[in-house]
Amino acid sequence: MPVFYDVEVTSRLMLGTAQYPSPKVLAEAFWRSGAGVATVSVRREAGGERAGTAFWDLVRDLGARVLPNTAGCHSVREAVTTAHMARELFDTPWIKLEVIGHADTLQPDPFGLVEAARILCEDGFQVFPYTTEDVVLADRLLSVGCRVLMPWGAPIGTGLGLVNRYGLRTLRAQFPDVPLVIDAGLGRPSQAAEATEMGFDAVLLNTAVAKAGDPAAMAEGFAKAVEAGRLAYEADPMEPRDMAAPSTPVVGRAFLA
Ligand SMILES: CC(=O)[C@@H](O)[C@H](O)COP(=O)(O)O
Repeated sequence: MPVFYDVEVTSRLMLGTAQYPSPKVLAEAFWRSGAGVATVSVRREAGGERAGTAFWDLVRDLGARVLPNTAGCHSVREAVTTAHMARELFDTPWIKLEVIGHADTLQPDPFGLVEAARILCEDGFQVFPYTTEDVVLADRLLSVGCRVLMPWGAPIGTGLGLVNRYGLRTLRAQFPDVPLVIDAGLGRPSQAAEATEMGFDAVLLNTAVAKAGDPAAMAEGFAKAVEAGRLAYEADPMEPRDMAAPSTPVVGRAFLA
């Protein structure tokens, strides 16, 4: 299983905790999938109606490691402040760092992301930056102290899957020893299987499970898919070829031409 900042997680599936029809359904999705990490939006939850309620206890009881995130932050200052709140609330150095730079696509702000990551790494945080597939940006994030990267599959909430396969393959090839987690934009288990089959270590998703007709079943589907993809990756898949090649032997045929 993947190791993030010296911690081995129990599953290649990481789930968000927002948008479920009820807390019960959220808990079922975790139990049924065995998701190893639960990410929680500190800013939304701490400021919203669920603040100070049983929601925090529910998250702690999911049996998954908590990865607080800075979702909804659009500036370095906001993200750094939110990370500090998260560390206090959850007593963890882990932080999923989101610094959003574009309202329509929710694309990360690459400049703000590197700056916030630098500040937080210097302050002892273990940062999981939500980034694009850009290799230069990845290099900068690693140089300021990040030891895990979370490239997007597609914009958050779209369910489009792996939009830039070339870019993601390049990122994987350039950083073979860095744990890479596809974060956001997955809509179907087949897309998650494709990600782990390409060699990505894990996937993080929320909308596709929370908004499914049966979230717990969908979560289980994703859990099975990421394992299937990983098995295929480790099994060294065949290379595709243009020309047909018979897969059944020709000796012993009933009729010979
Ligand atoms: C939960 C979380 O951290 C989101 O910001 C994340 O990126 C999930 O994206 P999807 O909802 O597209 O799966």
